[in-house]
Amino acid sequence: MAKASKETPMMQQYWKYREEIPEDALLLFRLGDFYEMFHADAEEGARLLGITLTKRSNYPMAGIPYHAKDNYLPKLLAAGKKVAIVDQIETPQPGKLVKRALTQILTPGTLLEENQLDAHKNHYLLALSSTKKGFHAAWLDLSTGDFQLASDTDPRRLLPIFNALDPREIVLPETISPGWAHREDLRDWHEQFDRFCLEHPVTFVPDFQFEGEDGARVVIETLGVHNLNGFGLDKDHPALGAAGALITYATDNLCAPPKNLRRIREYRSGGTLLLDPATMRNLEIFKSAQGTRKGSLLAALDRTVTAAGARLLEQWLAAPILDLEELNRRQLTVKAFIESPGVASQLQESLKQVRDIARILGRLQNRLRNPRELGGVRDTLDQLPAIREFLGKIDEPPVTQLLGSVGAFDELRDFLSASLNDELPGNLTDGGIIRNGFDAELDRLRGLTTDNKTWISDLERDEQEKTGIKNLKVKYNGAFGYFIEITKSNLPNVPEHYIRRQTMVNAERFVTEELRQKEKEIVHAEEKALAREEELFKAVVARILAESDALGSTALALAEIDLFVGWAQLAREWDYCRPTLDEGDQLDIRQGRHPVVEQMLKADLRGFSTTQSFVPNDTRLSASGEQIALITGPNMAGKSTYIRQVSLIALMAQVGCWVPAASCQLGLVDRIFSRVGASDELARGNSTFMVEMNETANILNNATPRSLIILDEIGRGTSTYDGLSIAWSVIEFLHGESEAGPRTLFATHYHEITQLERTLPRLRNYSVSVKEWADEIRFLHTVTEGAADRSYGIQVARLAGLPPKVIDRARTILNELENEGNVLQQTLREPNARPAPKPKRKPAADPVAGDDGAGQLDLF
Ligand SMILES: Nc1ncnc2c1ncn2[C@@H]1O[C@H](COP(=O)(O)OP(=O)(O)OP(=O)(O)O)[C@@H](O)[C@H]1O
Repeated sequence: MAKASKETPMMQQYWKYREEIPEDALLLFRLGDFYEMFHADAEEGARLLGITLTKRSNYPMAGIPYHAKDNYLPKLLAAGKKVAIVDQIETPQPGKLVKRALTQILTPGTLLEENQLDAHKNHYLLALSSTKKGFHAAWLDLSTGDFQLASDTDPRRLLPIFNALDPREIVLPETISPGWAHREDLRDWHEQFDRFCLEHPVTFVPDFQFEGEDGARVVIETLGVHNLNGFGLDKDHPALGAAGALITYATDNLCAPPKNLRRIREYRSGGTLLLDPATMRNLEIFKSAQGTRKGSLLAALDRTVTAAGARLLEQWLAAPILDLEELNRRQLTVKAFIESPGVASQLQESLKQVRDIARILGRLQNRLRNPRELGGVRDTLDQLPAIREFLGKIDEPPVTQLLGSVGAFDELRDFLSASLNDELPGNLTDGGIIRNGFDAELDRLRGLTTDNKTWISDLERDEQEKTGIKNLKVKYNGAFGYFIEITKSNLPNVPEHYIRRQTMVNAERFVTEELRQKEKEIVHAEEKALAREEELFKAVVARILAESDALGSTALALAEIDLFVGWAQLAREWDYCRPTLDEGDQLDIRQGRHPVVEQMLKADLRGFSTTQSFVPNDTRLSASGEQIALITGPNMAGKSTYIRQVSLIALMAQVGCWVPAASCQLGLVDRIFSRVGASDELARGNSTFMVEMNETANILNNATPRSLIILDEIGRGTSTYDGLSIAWSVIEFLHGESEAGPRTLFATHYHEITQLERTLPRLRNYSVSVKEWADEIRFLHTVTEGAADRSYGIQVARLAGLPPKVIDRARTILNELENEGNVLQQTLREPNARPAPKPKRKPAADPVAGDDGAGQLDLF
């Protein structure tokens, strides 16, 4: 940005700040009642906000009224801009340059104000670095103070958690040059990591900010501790550099160190059920395939009534666990609330009145002080006696434990009720925060103001009597203060000591010495009252912050109660069961249902767009027994729904939720892998088949005997024989030669593969039934043992509305192909057979859909 040759002192001040802040941030510079932008910032800001671009001494300028800042800022932030705010920090005086200071730089990951945050979502800032030792990360939600770090020699184990965190901003060192960059086995990972960075705002900071030793020091200082042992961390933990970089970045942007960080936790990938990004998308955990919350697992499981409860659900779904004790605690708490529905609904009613304490504390600690937030704390504390009483009615250990975490705060509650007014202003300077009767000095100052105001209204009556002017009025306006207004016709009766101030069309305005004096007293008393109120406000804030740790744990306990009560409600409403979890290798689900499809079907039933409710199905798998379930069946039968339902049930079980089934026994799963559909990948420049193979490679390379794999129509993206051969060998590989392998559900239209049951002892065939009569089919959605014999592709194509001519012709071709016999089938009947070489003429099972039959579903 070019500076004008001769700058005014104010503009010199402006340039000082402009040079200080990052180049990619817009600078909003407070000038009287406006925040102004100058030069290139003005041009860009005016364009983004749709406001007028003006000129000042020949350079561009654009401004927004200071009180409307909250309306404009979200637009700039939504456009991906960082915004630096320079405020006036003293009352302006004529002829003197007002003092200003940089008060905050708003970046996507460091926002705190309520209107800048999504109440139901976590708001993480993530820092990453790498060394020869591996990959190191730290993440922080400044709004709640949640602070974690992680380090792993294998970066593949960390990427799933980064994806699940869905950070608002990533901080990277300027030179990110991992020693392992050349490793061929991490090629996939690099691609995924690049994509992850492309999808999130990234800020680069100097490398030295990631220095490990400095990092440890900064973290220790910020947390206000002597060392990190209390958090189970060594001072040379390799991720402390990233943690320090995060704090430095947050400090630079908040223009003060973050004050709400109390602890740091280590995230260990070994304790978490890992979901790779593809699986997270495929299973529609946080978003449906359409990109909406509706239709996702998150939406189906969310019965929370508080924002903190909703955020906790998101956190838990992002990191399902392997800790049986903790899972048991969660399940038993849900059980206790299921068994006491009356108490659960009373609790829910109270929770509806609870405010977002974690975020309120975050703002108060970081100097953002809105009087209404104190009311939020008070209203929450008001609910605690009832909440504690309700919890006390359930005599179950996990609920008693939760009760122990919900503080009583009797003193603080009484203090807030006594000190705060019922209705609170949004601004400190508006006054009216502290209740009358709380502070004698404030009452005295307020009394002065009121007495003086009464004096003024008495004055009107007295002056009317003295002067004999009946319509004499004492009025007030912002420009002149108090004055006496006399209409033109009464001017001859104006006493001599009246001092003329202003002439109007029909009246004149006067003051008197006495009135001036009173006005001064009023203004003075008001100012003093405000100052006193500010002092008291600070004391109230300090009183709240003195209990911030206990308030924080109470807030967390309330979020858990909200989540558990919601899950209990869900389980009762949809008849979920408590899964039995152990360290074994089984998965045994009776009458399992798909949690999302089941709810959707019910909603449709109410709207009469379908006549069918969800058909439950059993699943039995074990790593060392029935390891692979091969599912065949007609198009539209419900294969995809079935295999997804199994993985969703496993996932739900490992966040501690009850599951949609009559019974469920699950040996803990370390990773869920899925390979289904790939339409969203096309826009990213990869072919459908390439993506399919990438994802399959990832599964085969990383699955362990404790993993759960669902594979849907592997091989469908290429020609029949190539696809069939790949599907065939993938199954053989997953089965392997050893005693056990990952529990796998494999849905396919390649009926030839069902022959593998003869050669692979741990493979079972299943099919999804249909009823067929007079060339019509009805989908039963029931999974039964045994292979299906055909795909009914042509019937489904007819249902989809393909012209009768095409259907008839397809049927003829199919008959011809079937009569010709199938060389391949013959080959496969031989034990240990492999797919035959590609015949000259290609027999397609479902000619209507082209090679693979699966294309038919796309017609719907
Ligand atoms: N158990 C069930 N109960 C009721 N409806 C179901 C059930 N399973 C699936 N459906 C419904 O049937 C439709 C097809 O299901 P799905 O996509 O799982 O079939 P598919 O066998 O995978 O089909 P294709 O082979 O053509 O891909 C879906 O609209 C789903 O709502």
